[in-house]
Amino acid sequence: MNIASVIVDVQAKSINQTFDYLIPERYVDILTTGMRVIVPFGPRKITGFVVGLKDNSEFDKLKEIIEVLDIEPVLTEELLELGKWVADDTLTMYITAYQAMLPQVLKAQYKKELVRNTDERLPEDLEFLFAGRDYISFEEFEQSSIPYSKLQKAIQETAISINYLVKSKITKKYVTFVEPNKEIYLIEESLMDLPQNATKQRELLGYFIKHPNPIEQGKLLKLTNTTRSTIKTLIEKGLLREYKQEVYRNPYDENAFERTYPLTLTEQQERAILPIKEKIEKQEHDVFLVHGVTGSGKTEIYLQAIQEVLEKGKEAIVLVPEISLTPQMVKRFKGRFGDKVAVMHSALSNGEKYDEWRKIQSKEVSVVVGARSAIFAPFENIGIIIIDEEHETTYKQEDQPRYHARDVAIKRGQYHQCPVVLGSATPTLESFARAQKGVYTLATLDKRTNEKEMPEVSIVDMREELHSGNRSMFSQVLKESIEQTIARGEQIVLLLNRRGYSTFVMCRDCGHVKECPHCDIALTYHKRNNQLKCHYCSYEEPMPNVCPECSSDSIRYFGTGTQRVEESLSQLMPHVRVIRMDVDTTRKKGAHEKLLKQFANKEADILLGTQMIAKGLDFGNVTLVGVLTADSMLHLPDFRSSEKTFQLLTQVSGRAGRHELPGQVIIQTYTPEHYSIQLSSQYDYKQFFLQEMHIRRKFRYPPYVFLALITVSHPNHVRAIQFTQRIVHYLSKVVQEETTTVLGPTPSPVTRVKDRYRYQCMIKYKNEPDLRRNIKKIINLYEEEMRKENLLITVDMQPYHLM
Ligand SMILES: Nc1ncnc2c1ncn2[C@@H]1O[C@H](COP(=O)(O)OP(=O)(O)OP(=O)(O)O)[C@@H](O)[C@H]1O
Ligand SMILES: [Zn+2]
Ligand SMILES: [Zn+2]
Repeated sequence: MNIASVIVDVQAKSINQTFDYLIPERYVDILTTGMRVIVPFGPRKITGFVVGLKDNSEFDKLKEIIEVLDIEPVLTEELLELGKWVADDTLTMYITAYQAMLPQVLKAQYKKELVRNTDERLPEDLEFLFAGRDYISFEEFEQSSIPYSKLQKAIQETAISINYLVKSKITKKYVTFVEPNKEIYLIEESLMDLPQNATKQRELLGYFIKHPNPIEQGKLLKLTNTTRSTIKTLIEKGLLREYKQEVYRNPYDENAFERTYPLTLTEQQERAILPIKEKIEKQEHDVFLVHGVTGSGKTEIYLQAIQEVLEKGKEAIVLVPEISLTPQMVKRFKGRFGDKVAVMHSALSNGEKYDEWRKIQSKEVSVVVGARSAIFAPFENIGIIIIDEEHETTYKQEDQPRYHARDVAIKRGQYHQCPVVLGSATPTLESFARAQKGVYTLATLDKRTNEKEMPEVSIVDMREELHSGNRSMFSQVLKESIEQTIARGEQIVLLLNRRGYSTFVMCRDCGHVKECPHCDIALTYHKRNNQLKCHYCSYEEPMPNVCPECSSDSIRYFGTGTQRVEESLSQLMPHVRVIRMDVDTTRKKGAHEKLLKQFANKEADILLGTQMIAKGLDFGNVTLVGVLTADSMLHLPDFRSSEKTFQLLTQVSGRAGRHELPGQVIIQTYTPEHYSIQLSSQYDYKQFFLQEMHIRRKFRYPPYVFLALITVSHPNHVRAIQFTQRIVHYLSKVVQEETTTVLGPTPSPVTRVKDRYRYQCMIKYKNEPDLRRNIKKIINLYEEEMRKENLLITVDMQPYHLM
């Protein structure tokens, strides 16, 4: 087959098709689907993915592939298909989906070089090409007439390897090893032949007689206190040999993880894992929702299910939210499965990410623990996929392709006929509803493994604090409890719920929050024209000067940063030691880890932070959790704000009393009667689910309907509205009138970004099989305007951020 179908890296809607290229003679045998190539496209050279091979093309005058970038395919057949599905489902380009599946290094512009790994003679023409050098540029090879297959063979035999140079940085790391070049008895003989005064050489040989194994040159020099030139002399004498070997950059030192062994499961855990194991055994797909309170031992269930999978020679993918990829979490997986585990998260350097990815690709590991994109791990024999904290919104990518990792997980689970396990103490309404319907299999763990009660939660009404003259951010109760906890030598976690501050407006006297009369969602304050707006239905009204409920003039939007809390803490309680954890203090690599270690070592009394401290932390000495303002998320212009508040409060409460000491939680709020706050304080997920579902049904939000969000942006305000208007108009005509609602044009919450005006059209639908096709049509319709007028239309088929 000498023709390749290629998906090219061109961003235009009509390019979502394959182009045929001729495969030059020397690539014919080696080119397979899933490899990247460089092809001519108009006057340019661009990259592309080979998605098919064939003998005939309906086009004539095909151009030739310029270069093949990979020796092994970077995408498997499964991933090629999956990428298409992701692209179709999220309405993006195939090329965008493929690129999202690969580590950054493989997306960047780079050069390649060939590395010689052996002293042994290479095939004659390759030997000639290297001409005594260890490294040559790939171009040199390309310019030679050596057949590609010869190089591929040398690579397979590991005599030669390919090195990718990213911005002249080496992506693979090589280390020189030294080892004896003769049998040890011969080395001993040579040692005796050496003159007495050749002490350094004698020392070196003496070392190898005792330790005949290969050793890193650097280590050897240190151990024997010799120099490079001594080694060289012995190599020249044919007694030692050296070779280069690739080493992976290892961000985690395996030896640092204490080995752990399976615990005897509790009865609840046993009941939860049984049906999962059954599916593993039968090699069948199913989706499980493990709904377990914090500290109920969900992670142990994951570990033992994975164990089962590994014993069958299969692989496991574990997704955890980015911010809970703490050393604690990594430790639990590395502790159980050691170097079988690859870890993928954004704090790794590009080189480290690439190394972890290649460990997966070469099947050197069989477990990957990672953030969202790890769902595309190039395993080929997956036995289980686990999504921990399945309610986390970070599983949805907010960039193209706007996919949800849960959907991709289920797709892959179906392909590999393996179970997908979703775990959470506070499942999303979507997942729990599916479990109720029997679409997912539900397992419930309502007890902590330590048999301890969930920590007692008290709610403090901050309005009353204000009325009794306390204007600080700390209620009397919280202040006293902090003092008492510290006096007992125990520790405190303080959460400042900060997301979305200063957008909603609240009366500090009575707690009244202005909401939209039609949507049950807080109005957003627009500073520019001093208006309050609803981002779901476009309702608006002027910002009031006094509270419409109680006529107080304390109505305002307010903001508090962690830094201010820290200051105020040190004023109030000067002796208290605080570790502040927020985006500012954790920006540096490893900072997050360092702060947690300090806290674990009891170098501080209080861990103060934003959302990032709510999850996954397991400190035995934490007995008090305080939430400074539980409401701040409640009034975001987001129909999920109650759900998110419930989740956050439940998660953070779960940080207290996890081991022997009993825990206590204090929640400060201006709206103590809100059901999210009330029900989370009672750990009543079920009641929350029922109440929230009722509201979702009433106002027609997911999971009762599906949402799609089309955002139009244009430099000209009027044009932005016009285009959105036309889209709304067009869609209204083609959708099913009774069950589908098309809303808009509505200004995006942040209406002007970078001098572009953004308007939205939201579609609420139940069953609209043609919706994707219709939206695609619209995009095609406006192709010319997009090019000429700088019009931008983005589509999100599963919007989470309605911004
Ligand atoms: N079967 C068991 N026997 C004894 N201890 C257990 C068992 N299973 C888990 N544990 C311990 O209980 C604690 C809580 O378990 P784990 O962290 O797995 O719970 P979780 O449900 O994942 O919690 P969270 O959702 O809060 O992260 C851990 O310290 C763990 O080692
Ligand atoms: Zn008021
Ligand atoms: Zn509204």
